[in-house]
Amino acid sequence: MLPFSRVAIIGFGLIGSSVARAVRRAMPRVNLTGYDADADVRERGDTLGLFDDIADSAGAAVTDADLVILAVPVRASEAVARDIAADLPADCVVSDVGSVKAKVAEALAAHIDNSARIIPAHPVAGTENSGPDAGFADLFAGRWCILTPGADADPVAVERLSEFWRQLGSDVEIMDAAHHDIVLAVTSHLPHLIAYTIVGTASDVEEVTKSEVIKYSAGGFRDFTRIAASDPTMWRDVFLANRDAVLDVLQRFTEDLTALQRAIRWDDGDTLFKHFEVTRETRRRIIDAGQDTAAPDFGRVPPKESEVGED
Ligand SMILES: NC(=O)C1=CN([C@@H]2O[C@H](COP(=O)(O)OP(=O)(O)OC[C@H]3O[C@@H](n4cnc5c(N)ncnc54)[C@H](O)[C@@H]3O)[C@@H](O)[C@H]2O)C=CC1
Ligand SMILES: O=C(O)C(=O)Cc1ccc(O)cc1
Repeated sequence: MLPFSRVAIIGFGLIGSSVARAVRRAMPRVNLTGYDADADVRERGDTLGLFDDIADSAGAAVTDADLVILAVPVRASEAVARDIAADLPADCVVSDVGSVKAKVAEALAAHIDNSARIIPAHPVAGTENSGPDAGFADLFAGRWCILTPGADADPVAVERLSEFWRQLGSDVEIMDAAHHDIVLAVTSHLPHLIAYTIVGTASDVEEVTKSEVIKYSAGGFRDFTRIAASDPTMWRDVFLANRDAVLDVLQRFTEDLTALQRAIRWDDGDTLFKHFEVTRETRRRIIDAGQDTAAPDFGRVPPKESEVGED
């Protein structure tokens, strides 16, 4: 049984195009319409055959949809909600894929009537790449998709959207939006901020010392450069939309970092050793729980067997 039969995707870069590809594969009878604000992306979507129709406005894309998914940078959600509000069919479910949930839910509710049909979602799966060519149908397989329905959300709509994501291969979890934003601030937003910082620091050191810091970078640093190559618009929006939670965890992180700095300064090997023992145990627990991925990426599909060993 198909949870939805007419799906409109607004914004089809990495995530929107991956949803389109995954729907095509898992639910081939679903009618797919796409719209993207960028004319080059619309043309590329046409060439790639991602949709049955590509509309020339967001409003036109949603007129007969029973599910609309916003897949735009989080701070663009409000403009899209405004653009589609007048054209939404009465019983159409409205969702998104944004990495931040409370602010997006607010933006949607500001423009869309009947908030019972607004069900924000976050597939915790992605890569550092963006654009319609970067998407792939397997992206959501075996990954979490977190739904954050508000208190007045229609339970039937929640179940239909849960089933939609399950059919794309995801494990669905329901969570309060504020809780989501704190959890993701720790597990995804802070790691990205650290990566952006450390890669910037290394580039500066390289310039100042005129030495080849980047050339001799080892495995751990290379992982940071992958994450720091992530889309600037998307991540600017994430940090500004999740400001409070990010600042909160950043404060705690800074205190913990200072404690380690102090241990190094005072030759306190015990403190360092104990800390590293605890973090190693955390890694072991993740592996035992079957949540290991090859890189610290919170969402990448594990490499195919044929790719293992390649660099
Ligand atoms: N990149 C990742 O790994 C993940 C991203 N997300 C979330 O998914 C959303 C989309 O991210 P990506 O697909 O990675 O970005 P992307 O940059 O690949 O695609 C975004 C697309 O939205 C379009 N767009 C921007 N403003 C628009 C508007 N007003 N109307 C219509 N189209 C508009 C852009 O032209 C672009 O094609 C973001 O909210 C992000 O937080 C969620 C999970 C993972
Ligand atoms: O590429 C990586 O390492 C990621 O962490 C991908 C990612 C980025 C943003 C999300 O909201 C979810 C997953």
